[in-house]
Amino acid sequence: MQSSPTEPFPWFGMDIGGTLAKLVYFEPLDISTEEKETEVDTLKTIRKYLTGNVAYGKTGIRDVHLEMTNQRLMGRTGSLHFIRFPTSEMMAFIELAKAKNFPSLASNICATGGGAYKFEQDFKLHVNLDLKKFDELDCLIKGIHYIDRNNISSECYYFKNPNEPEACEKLPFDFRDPYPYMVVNIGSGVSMLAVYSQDNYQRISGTSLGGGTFLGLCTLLTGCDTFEEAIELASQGDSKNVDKSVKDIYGGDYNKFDLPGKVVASSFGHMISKEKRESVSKADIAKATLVTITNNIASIARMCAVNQGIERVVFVGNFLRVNTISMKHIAHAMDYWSTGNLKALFLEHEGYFGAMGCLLELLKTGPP
Ligand SMILES: Nc1ncnc2c1ncn2[C@@H]1O[C@H](COP(=O)(O)OP(=O)(O)O)[C@@H](O)[C@H]1O
Ligand SMILES: CC(C)(COP(=O)(O)O)[C@@H](O)C(=O)NCCC(=O)O
Repeated sequence: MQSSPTEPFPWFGMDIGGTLAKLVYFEPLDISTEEKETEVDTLKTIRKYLTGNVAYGKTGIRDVHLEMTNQRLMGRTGSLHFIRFPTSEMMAFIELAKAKNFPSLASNICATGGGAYKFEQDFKLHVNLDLKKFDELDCLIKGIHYIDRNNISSECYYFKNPNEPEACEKLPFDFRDPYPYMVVNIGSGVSMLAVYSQDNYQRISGTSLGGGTFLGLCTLLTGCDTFEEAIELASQGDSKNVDKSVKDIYGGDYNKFDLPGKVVASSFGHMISKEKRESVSKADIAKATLVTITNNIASIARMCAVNQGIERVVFVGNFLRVNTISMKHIAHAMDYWSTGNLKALFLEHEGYFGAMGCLLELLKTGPP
């Protein structure tokens, strides 16, 4: 027998970020006959719409590969679905909520991220919904702990030999006893947190050179249109044609300070030459932009970890979506520059932890 939910369905957590809005939806799968008979049409329609589709309008996507089945929340069993769409489509989402008659089911909706503040008035004005706002970094930490403990396949992983294409392996990492650890959330911008226990963390640093910077610069410099296109282009490029290496300056290694010739001495440094500018390809520029942003984040993360005396650094955020290039660069940079003392870790649900934590706030429940 299931216990009756204290929170009426539907259960959503929403994270409205600077670039992408993320939605975690709990689909109950233990609906009793009695519940079925009394379930209102609107609730059924919303459930069918969300779980029966993998794409919504032109830009909404359900990341089916991330779905978590057999989840037990507040005494109910069901599946967690992970959906995203560009934040620039927020008004269309509000109109959709209106069209699906969402306000007849609930007078409020839980939201986190900057957009929870920015769009509060729009939700009220257009669809008469109050936003219950939760802090994005509180939600991020809660979401990480929940998903890591409840994903039956391994959530946390690392790269062994990240710099050796033939020998590189993605391997699971046992994150059951994680503290202390650092989180580097690479979204539009970057936030860095030191996490000491389930309820104790600090935001220790951040940088405005993040995922938004990569996409912004890459579209400007190469004319590509989407994140997927930018990553694809980067995968075909060679950043050595754009960046100036130690070897380009020294003719070899800079031995006194252990700087090998192949290390980047100056990102985009070759672009001061007209001749080099004329011979470089768009793919080279895309790759150099990706590597520049990635190495800068890894470098700041490493300094923060050393300052905090923390060895494990978890990198999350949608910048890492379909972006193994950056993950391997980060893994190598963290390992190399710390002479093996720091470990870069990654999580399968990349950009969804804030939305997951927000759903937990709605249910006023935490990780087990
Ligand atoms: N489909 C996509 N559209 C736009 N940006 C994407 C997409 N997939 C990955 N990204 C990358 O993810 C970043 C946004 O990450 P996210 O964690 O969602 O941050 P935010 O909460 O600021 O929106 C973008 O700046 C971009 O680098
Ligand atoms: C302001 C933000 C927390 C917003 O989060 P986001 O939507 O980028 O995920 C983030 O962009 C950030 O931490 N920017 C860096 C600010 C700084 O410390 O320089």
